[in-house]
Amino acid sequence: MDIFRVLTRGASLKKSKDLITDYSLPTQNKKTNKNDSRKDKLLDNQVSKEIDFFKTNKFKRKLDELNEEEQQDEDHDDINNNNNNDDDDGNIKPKKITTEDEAKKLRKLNKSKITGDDIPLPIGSFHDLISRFEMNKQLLLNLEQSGFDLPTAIQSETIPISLFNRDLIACAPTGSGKTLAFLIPLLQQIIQLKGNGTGNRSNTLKGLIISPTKELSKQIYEVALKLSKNLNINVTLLTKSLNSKYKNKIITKNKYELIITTPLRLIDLMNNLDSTDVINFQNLKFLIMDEADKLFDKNFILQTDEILSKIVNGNSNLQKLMFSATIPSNIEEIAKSIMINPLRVIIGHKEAANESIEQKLIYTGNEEGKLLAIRQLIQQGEFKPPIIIFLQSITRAKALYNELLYDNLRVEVLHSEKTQYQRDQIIENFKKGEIWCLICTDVLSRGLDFKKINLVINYDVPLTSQDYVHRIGRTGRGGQIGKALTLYTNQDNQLIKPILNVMKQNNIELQPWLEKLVEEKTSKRKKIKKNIERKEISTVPKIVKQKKRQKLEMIQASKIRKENE
Ligand SMILES: Nc1ncnc2c1ncn2[C@@H]1O[C@H](COP(=O)(O)OP(=O)(O)OP(=O)(O)O)[C@@H](O)[C@H]1O
Repeated sequence: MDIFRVLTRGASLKKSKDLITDYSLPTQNKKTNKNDSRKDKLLDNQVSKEIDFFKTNKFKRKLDELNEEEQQDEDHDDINNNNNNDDDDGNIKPKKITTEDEAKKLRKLNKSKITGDDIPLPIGSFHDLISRFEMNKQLLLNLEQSGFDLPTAIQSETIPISLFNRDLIACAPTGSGKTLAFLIPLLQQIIQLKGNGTGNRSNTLKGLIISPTKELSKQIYEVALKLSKNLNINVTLLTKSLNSKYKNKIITKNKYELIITTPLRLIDLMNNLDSTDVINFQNLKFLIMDEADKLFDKNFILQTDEILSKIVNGNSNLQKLMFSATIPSNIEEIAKSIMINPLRVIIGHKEAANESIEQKLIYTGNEEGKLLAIRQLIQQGEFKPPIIIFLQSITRAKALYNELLYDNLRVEVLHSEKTQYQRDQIIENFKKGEIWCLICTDVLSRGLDFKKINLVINYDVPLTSQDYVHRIGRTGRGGQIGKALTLYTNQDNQLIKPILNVMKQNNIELQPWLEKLVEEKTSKRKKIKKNIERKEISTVPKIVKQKKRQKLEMIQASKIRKENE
């Protein structure tokens, strides 16, 4: 199979109406002729199951396979009580999953592993939710109007689990639809609570979503807003300005039923209450932790712990749900300790990257070689925007930005030293296509859903396999095909080992010497040095820098002289 053509074809960027950028640099988009499109169709059919992780648009194939396996036609009512499974266009309509046997087959195809007691049946379509859970029709309409017709693998499993009020640990690949997997049931549950009036006055806080970064929280908020259109649910994003507008009384004054926040913003609110105010979290029914493993890592654990101690303790009715593309076992243990009889959903391999991402390592020898590699990609027409480049520190991100600024690439740099306004502007411009190449630190590695990112480059090797999975997960989302390149030098021999393991999980063949590195016994390996000290990113020779510095010093000295005269 011409896998390379399949992958590169999917990665080429069609200009969309709202993209105002001409992406013709560095290579022109070829016009496709009829033959090409026929070839593309053929290639489409060749896309193997392995790179077809995002099952949404492939439901037809999935059902074909289901039918094949069954080797008999099972007539189930579809959403319209139509016994004929074909619609007018000849597409097969999704089935209802009504038996354990059907569930088993669906799970096999989706590579879903569910563990725990009393596992509910998955859903075969969103319409399944009407008969099984009296799903709100407006919510369903909002879903359809946003263009979501069929549930992805993670949504099939976790929506019923959430609606049965079960605690949940869910792990599914990047870009596979986890946001809707928690938002759909959450909104439905809030509607139900409001409807039956079980002591929940209309605006009391019912649902809380915590995510590690402001950007991700904002993104979840935007999806939640769209999905809750005409549902009469008050949703907000906790921000500094909102906290000050309501004088930290957003929760105590029952302003919103669903709040989306970062840990820091929530703690800020809780710590700045008036002495007379006490937040009562007893009405809070749903706690969702997105990028849960991040929220439990060393940078967030203290904040998370503080929040959980105030929210979870004594609230036995609180449903707790955790989502991420990576959940290491130690974090899972901590998560379980605050849950009651949780269910565990794993789609695919727990520590693998999304299978629709082509992963490559590029050995550059030394630091200077990395810049050369980037320039070579540009020359060879491989640097096709939109592109995200990750580096290990703010200083390095700025330095690379300064280097690429003059390559006519419409490049920008984003890191935590930028103001929130600048960060929002950069993201907006990147989404619009005004910025082609976004250079950043790990601040953007988690959760962000940029459409059709063509290429992710790890200019610096990420420190953990989880960082790697999330960074490269900015491409290959929502059923698209993506490409990820990781540049490495002699310094990185140990650091790439976790990456090699991820690649192995994804069944990517490694060169023999890399394979050897993976197999090397732990005792033989040097201790992995985190935060590698790297040579400065610059193509300016030392002598030129020295002269520049001297010139600058002379100008400053002359200024001082003039001031003193
Ligand atoms: N059922 C669906 N049908 C079609 N597209 C979907 C569906 N569910 C989600 N998507 C789209 O898939 C993309 C990725 O979804 P989302 O951002 O929720 O991924 P994720 O699993 O949370 O990724 P990450 O692990 O990186 O946070 C989004 O653009 C979203 O709109």
